[in-house]
Amino acid sequence: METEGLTKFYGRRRGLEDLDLEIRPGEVFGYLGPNGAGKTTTIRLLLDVIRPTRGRMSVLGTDPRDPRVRGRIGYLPGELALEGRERASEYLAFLAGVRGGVSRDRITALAERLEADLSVPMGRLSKGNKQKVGLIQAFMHEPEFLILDEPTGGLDPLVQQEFLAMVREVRAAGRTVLMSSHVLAEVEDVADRVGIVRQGRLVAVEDVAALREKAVRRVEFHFDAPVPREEFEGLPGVRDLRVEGANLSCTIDGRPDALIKAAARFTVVHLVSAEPDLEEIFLTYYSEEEAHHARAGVQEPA
Ligand SMILES: Nc1ncnc2c1ncn2[C@@H]1O[C@H](COP(=O)(O)OP(=O)(O)OP(=O)(O)O)[C@@H](O)[C@H]1O
Repeated sequence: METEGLTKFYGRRRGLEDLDLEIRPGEVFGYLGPNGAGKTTTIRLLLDVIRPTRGRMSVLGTDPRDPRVRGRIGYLPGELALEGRERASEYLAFLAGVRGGVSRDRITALAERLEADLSVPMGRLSKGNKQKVGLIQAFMHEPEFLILDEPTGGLDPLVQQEFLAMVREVRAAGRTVLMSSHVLAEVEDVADRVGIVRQGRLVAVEDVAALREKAVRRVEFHFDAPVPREEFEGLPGVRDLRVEGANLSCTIDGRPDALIKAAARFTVVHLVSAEPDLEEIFLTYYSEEEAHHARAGVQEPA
């Protein structure tokens, strides 16, 4: 999927402006932003539900207006309108018939994985069960490109884990996923890259692995006997070193490799390492970028 200068104005209101984004085949891309940032606008443009004010895009190598492309996409809308007395199982069987090539077993298997109750009339489904029905219909025809608008809202933690496993399987099969969310924490375990959109503009795109490497984390080692401080001084990435008897604490900037190798010369009894808060790093990075642009803006001739 690729967009160039993709822009959507609703009258004078900006929905999305000048989006240049490429999502590579086989990657999981996390699309992040607060309410009203332009995530859903982007998704609707990609699905040809709305048309751009200007700009270009290609989805699965073709124009999204090509009616054949829709069948190759799986879509979970942010707000699901599942109403009426029809049972969820009947609705899914109907969609399976329309799309073709989806077996009843496939639907049953997905429902079991997500612990979805399909026997309930749609209008009486709980929020979580609606979300599950939405996920089943998005995944069931094994689409080449999955577009999931806020997929994890309303799912309990165990079901969320199962959903993430499904996303990983999609990637392992070489298919592509775009998933939106308000927060990085919801997508960081599964996304290869994340992009953040604010007020209709894409402000940063980052590799999650690179973000993790940039992360500063606090670690503590407890040894079985006092250790010499000199052995740990000046190690790459190690800062704020404190050695008190058999206890050592420090922060690590980037890879912990050198510290681990130094510590391995002694007997480690206990190790504590706090997960870095990627959200914090990402936002820090983003606000620096923004500050940079603001400064650049000041220098620009009128
Ligand atoms: N149909 C519409 N008519 C007018 N303005 C709209 C319409 N749809 C979206 N907007 C505006 O476009 C902007 C982007 O909205 P969009 O729904 O894409 O954001 P979002 O990132 O998906 O937010 P959320 O997380 O709340 O779903 C907002 O300012 C919104 O008010």
